Amino acid sequence: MKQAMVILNPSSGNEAANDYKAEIVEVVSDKGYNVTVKETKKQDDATAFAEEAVNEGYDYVVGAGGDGTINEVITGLAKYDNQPLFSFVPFGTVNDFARAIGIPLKPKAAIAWLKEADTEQRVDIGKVNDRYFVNVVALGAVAEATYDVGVEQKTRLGPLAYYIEGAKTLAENKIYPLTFKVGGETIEEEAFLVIIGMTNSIAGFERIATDAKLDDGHMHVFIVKKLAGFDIMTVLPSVLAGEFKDHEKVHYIKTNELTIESTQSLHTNIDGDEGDDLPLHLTVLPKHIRLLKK
Ligand SMILES: Nc1ncnc2c1ncn2[C@@H]1O[C@H](COP(=O)(O)OP(=O)(O)OP(=O)(O)O)[C@@H](O)[C@H]1O
Repeated sequence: MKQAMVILNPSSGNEAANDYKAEIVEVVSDKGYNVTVKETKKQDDATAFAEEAVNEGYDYVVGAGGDGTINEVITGLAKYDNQPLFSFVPFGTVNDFARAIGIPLKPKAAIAWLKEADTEQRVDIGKVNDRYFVNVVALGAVAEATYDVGVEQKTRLGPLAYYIEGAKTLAENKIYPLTFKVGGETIEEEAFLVIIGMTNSIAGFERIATDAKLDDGHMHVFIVKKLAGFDIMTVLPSVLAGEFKDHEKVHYIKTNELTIESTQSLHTNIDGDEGDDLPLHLTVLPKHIRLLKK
Protein backbone atom coordinates (compact mmCIF):
# COMPACT_ATOMS: atom_id res chain seq x y z
CA MET A 1 0.00 0.00 0.00
CA LYS A 2 1.17 3.56 -0.70
CA GLN A 3 2.45 5.47 2.33
CA ALA A 4 1.56 9.04 3.29
CA MET A 5 2.91 11.21 6.11
CA VAL A 6 0.80 14.05 7.53
CA ILE A 7 3.10 16.62 9.18
CA LEU A 8 0.95 18.78 11.43
CA ASN A 9 1.83 21.77 13.61
CA PRO A 10 -0.89 21.48 16.29
CA SER A 11 -0.19 25.02 17.51
CA SER A 12 -0.68 26.71 14.13
CA GLY A 13 -3.70 28.87 13.38
CA ASN A 14 -4.36 29.47 17.07
CA GLU A 15 -4.37 25.68 17.60
CA ALA A 16 -7.07 25.13 14.96
CA ALA A 17 -4.90 22.61 13.10
CA ASN A 18 -5.30 20.07 15.88
CA ASP A 19 -9.10 20.11 15.55
CA TYR A 20 -8.88 19.08 11.90
CA LYS A 21 -6.35 16.26 12.29
CA ALA A 22 -8.87 13.42 12.02
CA GLU A 23 -10.52 14.93 8.94
CA ILE A 24 -7.19 15.36 7.17
CA VAL A 25 -6.19 11.78 7.96
CA GLU A 26 -9.53 10.52 6.64
CA VAL A 27 -9.19 12.41 3.37
CA VAL A 28 -5.66 11.14 2.77
CA SER A 29 -6.66 7.56 3.68
CA ASP A 30 -9.54 7.76 1.21
CA LYS A 31 -7.01 8.52 -1.50
CA GLY A 32 -5.60 5.03 -0.90
CA TYR A 33 -2.71 5.74 1.46
CA ASN A 34 -1.64 4.23 4.74
CA VAL A 35 -1.30 7.39 6.85
CA THR A 36 1.28 8.20 9.53
CA VAL A 37 0.76 11.45 11.48
CA LYS A 38 3.76 13.37 12.80
CA GLU A 39 3.06 16.32 15.10
CA THR A 40 5.66 19.05 15.49
CA LYS A 41 6.68 20.27 18.92
CA LYS A 42 9.26 22.91 18.04
CA GLN A 43 11.17 24.63 15.26
CA ASP A 44 12.76 22.33 12.64
CA ASP A 45 10.68 19.27 13.60
CA ALA A 46 8.73 19.55 10.33
CA THR A 47 11.98 19.53 8.34
CA ALA A 48 13.22 16.43 10.16
CA PHE A 49 9.90 14.62 9.54
CA ALA A 50 9.93 15.51 5.85
CA GLU A 51 13.49 14.18 5.51
CA GLU A 52 12.39 11.00 7.27
CA ALA A 53 9.52 10.67 4.77
CA VAL A 54 11.97 10.88 1.84
CA ASN A 55 14.48 8.49 3.38
CA GLU A 56 11.82 5.92 4.27
CA GLY A 57 10.30 6.00 0.78
CA TYR A 58 6.96 7.66 1.55
CA ASP A 59 4.87 8.42 -1.54
CA TYR A 60 3.02 11.50 -0.29
CA VAL A 61 3.62 14.18 2.33
CA VAL A 62 0.79 16.45 3.51
CA GLY A 63 1.70 19.50 5.59
CA ALA A 64 -0.75 21.20 7.95
CA GLY A 65 0.28 24.53 9.43
CA GLY A 66 1.20 28.13 8.69
CA ASP A 67 3.75 29.41 6.18
CA GLY A 68 6.51 28.63 8.70
CA THR A 69 5.58 24.95 8.83
CA ILE A 70 5.15 24.73 5.06
CA ASN A 71 8.62 26.27 4.59
CA GLU A 72 10.05 23.70 7.00
CA VAL A 73 8.41 20.73 5.24
CA ILE A 74 9.64 21.93 1.85
CA THR A 75 13.11 22.47 3.28
CA GLY A 76 13.14 18.80 4.27
CA LEU A 77 12.00 17.65 0.83
CA ALA A 78 14.07 20.04 -1.27
CA LYS A 79 17.47 18.48 -0.62
CA TYR A 80 16.47 15.24 -2.36
CA ASP A 81 15.87 14.08 -5.93
CA ASN A 82 13.53 11.17 -5.07
CA GLN A 83 10.81 13.33 -3.53
CA PRO A 84 7.30 12.24 -2.58
CA LEU A 85 4.25 14.17 -3.75
CA PHE A 86 3.39 17.18 -1.57
CA SER A 87 0.15 18.93 -0.58
CA PHE A 88 -0.83 21.03 2.40
CA VAL A 89 -3.67 22.49 4.41
CA PRO A 90 -3.01 26.12 5.45
CA PHE A 91 -3.57 27.11 9.08
CA GLY A 92 -1.45 30.27 9.34
CA THR A 93 -2.11 33.98 9.51
CA VAL A 94 -1.09 35.00 6.00
CA ASN A 95 -0.81 31.73 4.01
CA ASP A 96 0.88 33.20 0.94
CA PHE A 97 1.75 29.86 -0.66
CA ALA A 98 -1.85 28.67 -0.32
CA ARG A 99 -3.08 31.93 -1.89
CA ALA A 100 -0.66 31.49 -4.79
CA ILE A 101 -1.75 27.91 -5.44
CA GLY A 102 -5.45 28.65 -4.98
CA ILE A 103 -5.95 26.54 -1.86
CA PRO A 104 -8.94 27.91 0.10
CA LEU A 105 -7.91 29.61 3.34
CA LYS A 106 -10.74 28.24 5.50
CA PRO A 107 -9.88 24.80 6.92
CA LYS A 108 -13.08 23.02 5.83
CA ALA A 109 -12.76 24.29 2.27
CA ALA A 110 -9.03 23.54 2.21
CA ILE A 111 -9.70 19.94 3.26
CA ALA A 112 -12.32 19.67 0.51
CA TRP A 113 -9.63 20.96 -1.89
CA LEU A 114 -7.21 18.31 -0.60
CA LYS A 115 -9.82 15.64 -1.29
CA GLU A 116 -9.97 16.69 -4.92
CA ALA A 117 -6.21 17.19 -5.32
CA ASP A 118 -5.20 14.69 -7.99
CA THR A 119 -2.97 16.61 -10.41
CA GLU A 120 0.79 16.77 -10.08
CA GLN A 121 2.39 20.12 -10.91
CA ARG A 122 6.09 20.70 -10.44
CA VAL A 123 6.63 24.10 -8.82
CA ASP A 124 9.64 26.36 -8.33
CA ILE A 125 11.17 27.24 -4.99
CA GLY A 126 13.98 29.64 -4.17
CA LYS A 127 17.30 29.04 -2.47
CA VAL A 128 18.86 31.80 -0.36
CA ASN A 129 22.37 30.95 0.85
CA ASP A 130 21.83 27.48 2.41
CA ARG A 131 18.10 27.89 3.02
CA TYR A 132 15.00 27.42 0.89
CA PHE A 133 12.02 29.74 0.43
CA VAL A 134 8.65 29.26 -1.20
CA ASN A 135 7.17 32.73 -0.82
CA VAL A 136 9.38 35.67 -0.10
CA VAL A 137 12.70 37.01 1.08
CA ALA A 138 12.43 40.57 2.41
CA LEU A 139 14.91 43.05 3.78
CA GLY A 140 14.60 46.49 5.29
CA ALA A 141 12.88 47.95 8.32
CA VAL A 142 9.43 46.66 7.30
CA ALA A 143 10.80 43.13 7.02
CA GLU A 144 12.43 43.36 10.44
CA ALA A 145 9.20 44.68 11.97
CA THR A 146 7.50 41.33 11.38
CA TYR A 147 9.52 39.84 14.24
CA ASP A 148 7.77 42.22 16.62
CA VAL A 149 4.31 40.83 15.85
CA GLY A 150 3.11 38.82 18.84
CA VAL A 151 0.97 35.67 18.78
CA GLU A 152 -1.91 37.41 20.54
CA GLN A 153 -1.76 40.29 18.04
CA LYS A 154 -1.78 37.83 15.09
CA THR A 155 -4.75 35.94 16.52
CA ARG A 156 -6.72 39.12 17.02
CA LEU A 157 -5.83 40.99 13.85
CA GLY A 158 -4.58 38.42 11.30
CA PRO A 159 -2.34 39.85 8.53
CA LEU A 160 -3.29 43.37 9.67
CA ALA A 161 -1.00 42.85 12.68
CA TYR A 162 1.96 42.71 10.29
CA TYR A 163 0.84 45.78 8.37
CA ILE A 164 0.52 47.82 11.57
CA GLU A 165 4.07 46.96 12.62
CA GLY A 166 5.25 47.60 9.05
CA ALA A 167 3.49 50.97 8.89
CA LYS A 168 5.29 52.14 12.01
CA THR A 169 8.59 51.76 10.14
CA LEU A 170 7.33 53.87 7.22
CA ALA A 171 7.56 56.92 9.43
CA GLU A 172 11.27 56.29 10.00
CA ASN A 173 11.89 55.67 6.28
CA LYS A 174 15.30 54.20 7.02
CA ILE A 175 17.29 53.41 3.87
CA TYR A 176 20.14 51.02 3.19
CA PRO A 177 22.94 51.20 0.59
CA LEU A 178 22.69 47.93 -1.36
CA THR A 179 24.60 46.34 -4.22
CA PHE A 180 22.73 43.92 -6.48
CA LYS A 181 24.61 41.66 -8.88
CA VAL A 182 22.33 40.29 -11.54
CA GLY A 183 23.03 38.93 -15.04
CA GLY A 184 26.62 40.23 -15.07
CA GLU A 185 25.44 43.71 -14.11
CA THR A 186 26.05 45.55 -10.82
CA ILE A 187 23.27 47.82 -9.60
CA GLU A 188 23.69 50.21 -6.65
CA GLU A 189 20.49 51.36 -4.93
CA GLU A 190 19.60 53.16 -1.73
CA ALA A 191 16.63 51.06 -0.71
CA PHE A 192 13.95 51.32 1.93
CA LEU A 193 12.66 47.80 1.33
CA VAL A 194 13.54 44.87 -0.91
CA ILE A 195 11.05 42.10 -1.62
CA ILE A 196 11.98 38.98 -3.57
CA GLY A 197 8.86 36.98 -4.32
CA MET A 198 8.49 33.52 -5.85
CA THR A 199 4.71 33.80 -6.35
CA ASN A 200 2.07 36.47 -6.87
CA SER A 201 1.09 36.53 -3.18
CA ILE A 202 3.36 38.44 -0.83
CA ALA A 203 2.36 39.28 2.76
CA GLY A 204 -1.23 38.45 1.82
CA PHE A 205 -1.30 40.90 -1.11
CA GLU A 206 -2.13 38.79 -4.12
CA ARG A 207 -1.32 41.40 -6.76
CA ILE A 208 2.28 42.35 -6.00
CA ALA A 209 3.96 40.14 -8.59
CA THR A 210 0.99 39.96 -10.93
CA ASP A 211 2.65 37.88 -13.64
CA ALA A 212 4.45 35.42 -11.30
CA LYS A 213 3.61 31.78 -11.96
CA LEU A 214 4.35 28.77 -9.75
CA ASP A 215 6.68 27.38 -12.41
CA ASP A 216 7.98 30.42 -14.31
CA GLY A 217 11.61 29.80 -13.30
CA HIS A 218 12.00 33.33 -11.94
CA MET A 219 12.16 35.43 -8.79
CA HIS A 220 10.40 38.79 -8.81
CA VAL A 221 12.54 41.46 -7.18
CA PHE A 222 11.08 44.79 -6.00
CA ILE A 223 13.57 47.37 -4.78
CA VAL A 224 11.64 50.16 -3.06
CA LYS A 225 13.69 53.36 -2.98
CA LYS A 226 13.52 56.13 -0.39
CA LEU A 227 9.94 57.33 -0.17
CA ALA A 228 8.96 60.97 0.16
CA GLY A 229 5.71 61.93 1.91
CA PHE A 230 3.55 61.83 -1.20
CA ASP A 231 4.97 58.44 -2.32
CA ILE A 232 3.70 56.80 0.83
CA MET A 233 0.19 57.75 -0.29
CA THR A 234 0.66 56.19 -3.75
CA VAL A 235 2.54 52.96 -2.96
CA LEU A 236 -0.35 51.10 -1.36
CA PRO A 237 -2.85 51.96 -4.12
CA SER A 238 -0.28 50.78 -6.69
CA VAL A 239 -0.01 47.46 -4.83
CA LEU A 240 -3.79 47.08 -4.73
CA ALA A 241 -4.09 47.97 -8.41
CA GLY A 242 -1.48 45.38 -9.41
CA GLU A 243 0.83 48.18 -10.59
CA PHE A 244 3.51 48.00 -7.89
CA LYS A 245 6.33 47.19 -10.30
CA ASP A 246 5.52 50.29 -12.36
CA HIS A 247 5.62 52.69 -9.38
CA GLU A 248 8.28 55.36 -9.94
CA LYS A 249 10.02 54.52 -6.66
CA VAL A 250 10.17 50.79 -7.43
CA HIS A 251 12.95 49.12 -9.41
CA TYR A 252 11.63 45.76 -10.63
CA ILE A 253 13.90 42.91 -11.74
CA LYS A 254 12.90 39.44 -12.94
CA THR A 255 15.78 36.97 -12.69
CA ASN A 256 16.79 33.44 -11.73
CA GLU A 257 19.94 34.46 -9.86
CA LEU A 258 20.85 37.43 -7.70
CA THR A 259 23.44 38.52 -5.15
CA ILE A 260 22.74 41.26 -2.60
CA GLU A 261 25.51 42.91 -0.58
CA SER A 262 25.76 45.96 1.66
CA THR A 263 28.34 47.86 3.62
CA GLN A 264 25.80 47.89 6.47
CA SER A 265 24.72 44.91 8.51
CA LEU A 266 21.13 44.08 7.69
CA HIS A 267 18.80 41.29 8.78
CA THR A 268 16.49 39.51 6.39
CA ASN A 269 13.17 37.78 6.59
CA ILE A 270 12.67 34.42 4.86
CA ASP A 271 9.06 33.22 4.44
CA GLY A 272 8.01 35.25 7.48
CA ASP A 273 10.77 34.10 9.81
CA GLU A 274 14.12 35.61 10.71
CA GLY A 275 16.65 34.91 7.94
CA ASP A 276 20.37 35.22 7.28
CA ASP A 277 22.19 38.55 7.38
CA LEU A 278 23.64 39.93 4.13
CA PRO A 279 25.30 39.01 1.83
CA LEU A 280 22.66 36.88 0.14
CA HIS A 281 23.00 34.67 -2.90
CA LEU A 282 19.60 33.76 -4.33
CA THR A 283 18.79 31.21 -7.02
CA VAL A 284 15.63 29.59 -8.39
CA LEU A 285 15.30 25.80 -8.23
CA PRO A 286 12.92 25.37 -11.17
CA LYS A 287 10.09 22.82 -10.96
CA HIS A 288 11.70 21.37 -7.87
CA ILE A 289 8.68 20.32 -5.75
CA ARG A 290 6.05 17.74 -6.80
CA LEU A 291 2.89 19.56 -5.74
CA LEU A 292 -0.32 17.52 -5.81
CA LYS A 293 -3.13 20.01 -6.40
CA LYS A 294 -6.73 20.23 -7.51
N1 LIG B 1 3.75 22.06 18.98
C1 LIG B 1 4.21 23.30 18.82
N2 LIG B 1 3.94 24.26 19.74
C2 LIG B 1 4.37 25.53 19.59
N3 LIG B 1 5.10 25.96 18.53
C3 LIG B 1 5.39 25.05 17.57
C4 LIG B 1 4.97 23.69 17.66
N4 LIG B 1 5.40 23.03 16.57
C5 LIG B 1 6.07 23.95 15.81
N5 LIG B 1 6.07 25.15 16.41
C6 LIG B 1 6.64 26.42 15.92
O1 LIG B 1 5.70 27.01 15.00
C7 LIG B 1 6.43 27.58 13.92
C8 LIG B 1 5.62 27.65 12.65
O2 LIG B 1 4.36 28.18 12.86
P1 LIG B 1 3.39 28.27 11.61
O3 LIG B 1 3.89 29.28 10.66
O4 LIG B 1 3.13 26.92 11.07
O5 LIG B 1 2.02 28.69 12.25
P2 LIG B 1 1.42 30.09 12.67
O6 LIG B 1 2.39 30.77 13.57
O7 LIG B 1 0.03 29.85 13.17
O8 LIG B 1 1.30 30.80 11.27
P3 LIG B 1 1.79 32.23 10.82
O9 LIG B 1 3.28 32.19 10.88
O10 LIG B 1 1.27 32.37 9.44
O11 LIG B 1 1.19 33.16 11.79
C9 LIG B 1 7.60 26.63 13.75
O12 LIG B 1 8.67 27.28 13.14
C10 LIG B 1 7.92 26.22 15.17
O13 LIG B 1 8.89 27.09 15.73
